[in-house]
Amino acid sequence: MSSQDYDCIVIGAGVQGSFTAYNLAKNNKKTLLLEQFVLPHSRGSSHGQTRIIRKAYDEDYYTHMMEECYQLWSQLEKEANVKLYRRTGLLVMGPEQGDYQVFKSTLERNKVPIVILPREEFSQHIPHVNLSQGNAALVDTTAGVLYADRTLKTVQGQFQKLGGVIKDGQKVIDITPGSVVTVTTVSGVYRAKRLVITAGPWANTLLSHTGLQLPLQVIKINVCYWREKIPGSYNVQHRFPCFIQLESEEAKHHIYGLPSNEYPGLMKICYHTGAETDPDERDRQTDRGDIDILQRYITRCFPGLVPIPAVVESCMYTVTPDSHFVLDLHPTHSNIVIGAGFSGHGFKFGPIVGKLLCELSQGEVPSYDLSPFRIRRFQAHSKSAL
Ligand SMILES: Cc1cc2nc3c(=O)[nH]c(=O)nc-3n(C[C@H](O)[C@H](O)[C@H](O)COP(=O)(O)OP(=O)(O)OC[C@H]3O[C@@H](n4cnc5c(N)ncnc54)[C@H](O)[C@@H]3O)c2cc1C
Ligand SMILES: O=C(O)[C@@H]1CCCC=N1
Repeated sequence: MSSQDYDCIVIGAGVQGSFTAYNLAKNNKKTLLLEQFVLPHSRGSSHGQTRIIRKAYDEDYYTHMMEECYQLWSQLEKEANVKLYRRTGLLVMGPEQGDYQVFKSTLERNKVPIVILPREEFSQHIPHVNLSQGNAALVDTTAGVLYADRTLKTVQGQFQKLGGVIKDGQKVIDITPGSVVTVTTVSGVYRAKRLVITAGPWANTLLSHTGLQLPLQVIKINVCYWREKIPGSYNVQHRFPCFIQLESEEAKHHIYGLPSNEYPGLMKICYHTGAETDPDERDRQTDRGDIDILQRYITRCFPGLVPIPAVVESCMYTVTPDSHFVLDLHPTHSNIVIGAGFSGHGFKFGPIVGKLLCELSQGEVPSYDLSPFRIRRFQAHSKSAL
């Protein structure tokens, strides 16, 4: 095996590619992780200080996966001696008769510890928040904040300690499928028995070299931070939780937020959708329709915040038609594995996605039923040029 030959190449060093490479190296596979930008970078979907981790979902299979995933997060924290998770709880609010009931039932069915907040007790538990008319509320007590940038640094570092190779600043410009896959970057040619593509918003650009296109939509998210009128009101140290406001008449998509933490006095609150973008032209997309919706919501429900964003950063979602992930083998090249379409909720699953993509690439039976994540569910949408 020459120095350019690997057991496996992973394209894309976001959260999913980094955890996949780490799992492969743990399994003694000679692994190369390729990244187009110089690391760390803020051009994809995994950058920024924080993400929400939660078991509160409307589908049992996500809640099940999170059971093990919490353990994997904790193992990584111990292994690397670093803090990646802070428990804050997650306040779930939503119209009483809508999705809220589905979240509640999933949590109850799976015996996740929750606290139901009757309307008359709400403000005593959650000061500075107005519960919308007709909404109910509960807290998923297992939920919290993940330190995102720190996670990437940690998992990439652990991968390298295991002998894994990262080559950043190496955009992949061609893939030649075959029993040995050839991957060409702007500055090198590498070969491997197996390939994993975890290219986030660029998934379809990479997949076009393999004759496959998935129904993925890339969306720019305005990551908004809002100033506390009284410093500390929504602070993580004062035990303010993360929250999700489920979709309602007023806002057709979820609104979610994290307590003030990374930028003192500023709380992160975002809308769970945005405008379509070309990932290479993200900053040309200037739509702010989501910010108007957030301003109205914050004025009504978070009276302790100034309803004008103090900081707006950018991030991208890569969304599938059903918002479920793609975790599958390539339909025509079984030594190519695809992890894509994390639809704005994939970070918390990084450790389990890494494990599953590693299993798929090694031809092992995956630890979970992957039918919700298979490419064939898009039969009507996916185009194969083969
Ligand atoms: C604002 C925002 C808030 C979010 N909040 C949450 C949350 O609270 N909880 C949660 O669980 N999830 C959340 N998510 C979703 C989560 O962050 C994403 O699902 C996850 O980061 C996707 O990771 P990825 O590895 O698939 O993509 P990316 O992080 O984009 O990684 C893909 C990588 O591939 C590289 N690449 C692409 N093309 C090439 C090429 N040709 N050659 C080499 N490298 C290439 C890219 O440069 C990039 O680094 C949020 C996302 C956003 C944007
Ligand atoms: O995945 C998450 O927890 C966040 C909040 C809800 C919407 C998407 N991302």
